[in-house]
Amino acid sequence: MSIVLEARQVSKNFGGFHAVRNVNLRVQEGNIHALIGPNGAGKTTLFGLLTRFHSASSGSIFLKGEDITAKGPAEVALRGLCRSFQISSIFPGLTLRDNVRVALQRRYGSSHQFWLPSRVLSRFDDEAEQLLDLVGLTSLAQRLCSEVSYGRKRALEIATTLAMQPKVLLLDEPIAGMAAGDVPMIVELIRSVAKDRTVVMVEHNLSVVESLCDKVTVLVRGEVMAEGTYREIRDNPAVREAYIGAGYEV
Ligand SMILES: Nc1ncnc2c1ncn2[C@@H]1O[C@H](COP(=O)(O)OP(=O)(O)OP(=O)(O)O)[C@@H](O)[C@H]1O
Repeated sequence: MSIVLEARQVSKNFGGFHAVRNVNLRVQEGNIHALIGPNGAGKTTLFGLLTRFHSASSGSIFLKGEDITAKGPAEVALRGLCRSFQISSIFPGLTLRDNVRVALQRRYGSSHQFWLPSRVLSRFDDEAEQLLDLVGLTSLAQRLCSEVSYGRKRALEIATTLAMQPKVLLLDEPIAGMAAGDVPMIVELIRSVAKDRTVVMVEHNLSVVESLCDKVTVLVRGEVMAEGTYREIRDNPAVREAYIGAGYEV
């Protein structure tokens, strides 16, 4: 299997503090790959580096073998590497369908024109329906985003990210803050969207990681401590110690 996303010796310093230090990461095409680690381990920073929201202090990042270290986030998104935009980028006063239609515009470079008349937006209707169907939100398409549950908003967030047609989808804590009853829905959704693409996810919920992920990279204090299947990293004494030392139950 080929490597679709790779970090080589990547570091990020914030005013002399090493948030990420000499990280090597190889994500195989088609995998669901988790980044885990205690709070402050550098997971979100590494995510920002991979998607070019942060510039690396040193090291290189490759997407499908191409060096993207000097590229911006919009450029890498057009090349197929997209991170979920988080709920803050969802418009609460719009319907779920309109949120997806606005997201679809981004792909056509008109994201700043969200006041486009509905006759123009309607050209995205079919694709919006398909995306809503994919994330199980068809029956709620006409509801305002502000009226639906947090779990549905996270599903909508995934639909708006899929609108960019990513080959590699990065999800930052997709389960965080979710009611327990909504978790299986999002787990199944991630499994389903991962059938046609590679997924990299930061996730604290280890049972979700166990059920979804082919490979797990453990970051501790900005460095890779271990990598392998969930079972391998779970049985790794150094990983257990790092988690227990940080106050987690393992
Ligand atoms: N912009 C910044 N300026 C200074 N320090 C930062 C900045 N962003 C992150 N850090 C620090 O870098 C370290 C890693 O942070 P990061 O958010 O990447 O960790 P994390 O593993 O995602 O943590 P969590 O699980 O709590 O979200 C932390 O000590 C954090 O305080």
